Amino acid sequence: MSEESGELGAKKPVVTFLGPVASYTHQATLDAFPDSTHTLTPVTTIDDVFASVHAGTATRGVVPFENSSNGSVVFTLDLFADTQRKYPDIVVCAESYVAVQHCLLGRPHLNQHATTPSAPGKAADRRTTAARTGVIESPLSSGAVTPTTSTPHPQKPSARPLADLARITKLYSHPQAWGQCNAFLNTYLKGVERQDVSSTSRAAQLVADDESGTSAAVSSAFAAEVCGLEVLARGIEDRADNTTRFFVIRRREGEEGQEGGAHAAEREWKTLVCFTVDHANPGSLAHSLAVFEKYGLNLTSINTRPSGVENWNYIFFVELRGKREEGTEGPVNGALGELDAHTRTTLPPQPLQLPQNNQIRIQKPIHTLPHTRLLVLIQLPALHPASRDALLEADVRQGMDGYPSQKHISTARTSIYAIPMPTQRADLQLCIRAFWLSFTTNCCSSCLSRSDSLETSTLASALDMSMVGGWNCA
Ligand SMILES: O=C(O)C(=O)C[C@]1(C(=O)O)C=C[C@@H](O)C=C1
Repeated sequence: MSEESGELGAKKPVVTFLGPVASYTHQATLDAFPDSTHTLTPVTTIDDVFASVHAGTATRGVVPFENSSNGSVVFTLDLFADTQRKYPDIVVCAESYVAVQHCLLGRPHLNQHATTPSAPGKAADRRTTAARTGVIESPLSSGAVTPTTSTPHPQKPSARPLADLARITKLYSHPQAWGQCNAFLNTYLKGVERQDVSSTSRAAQLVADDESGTSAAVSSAFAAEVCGLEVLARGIEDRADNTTRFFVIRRREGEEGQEGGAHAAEREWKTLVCFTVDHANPGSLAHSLAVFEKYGLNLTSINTRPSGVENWNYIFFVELRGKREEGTEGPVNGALGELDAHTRTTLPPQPLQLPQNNQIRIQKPIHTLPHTRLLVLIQLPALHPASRDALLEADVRQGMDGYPSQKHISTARTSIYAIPMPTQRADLQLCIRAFWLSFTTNCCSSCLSRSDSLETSTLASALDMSMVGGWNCA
């Protein structure tokens, strides 16, 4: 179910977000989806957001993608890279920006009421000093930072504590937040233990639950209100213009929404593409990027993540201004078509034997689904005798839920079909293209244009997999 009944019984589409309530992702979600018309549902992790959209329990999901000062949210990138083929059908359909002003939150009336457990080291020293003098000593109060050889010009925090922080011995936050508040944390809470948690609002919850009163959270003023915490410092981010960008995700084949509003067509669009290249081939990344220039497409960001397959091999994420048109027209389609000749999909290369007798044997299953082995689609080099065919070998047992209906499934160990996938580059030897479903029926190139067949749509989305999403940007 991706819809829930509202007060008047009307179905409201479900939107999931990284929770709990009062996370920055919640704020982004409220900006994009009014809660009067949507059921906004917090989930625990970014992975859970992807899973709910993939499973269809939510029609949309909202995830953090990038912070202006601390960079990419690697959890989200890894889910888009999807080397495990968990979420092949998830695409981006919109983006949203939230100005992130972090606060340090603690239990209320920290000085008067909190119990004081024995704490070792600097925090205990600071407590003793503060208790004796009633003020927090320099540099804790002045914000002065001692220059060192490695950091001759240390950044000065722009915010000062509003309360005594001497008793704080533990900090909770989302890992993204630490790097946005370096100056404040390194000045006023240097050496205090930091614990990563799933979100800043989860951090606030943990502090609210900590009866000792010795922990604090880097979180939002909104979370302070929701959890009944005191703001011990406000605006502790390094940069006043600190902003996080969020993506709205949906299923590739899902219902298209009103993202971008009524005038979306006239507005600018962005597209996110992910791919990997042949790392042994000099210039392969440069060739790939040159394709975008050739089609006049302006790149707005590039990210990499480890391929997860081989050390020092990477998956590249390229964002560009432009919209993928229906069909094959337009510069984005043109560039993606050519990009195919220079790239591999983001799926892990696996050991292959060279094709013999026009067949390819795969040494081991690349991706395993329940009751399924060997789900493989392969692109062959242009000059190879079998170059016009990609062979799919399947070993599928009957009765898989959610996969091709029984008439498409064979208990036979092998079933093969071929589709032409000419490559323009002979030097790209074997290029694994896609593997996540398998069929027993024979299929030819014309199937690709028959939108009514299961094979066709599945193949089409497999071929489309280097496209992570396209959305309207404000
Ligand atoms: O922890 C939260 O509140 C989030 O929504 C996650 C997140 C992120 O991953 O970037 C969002 C905004 C801030 O940059 C810090 C954390």
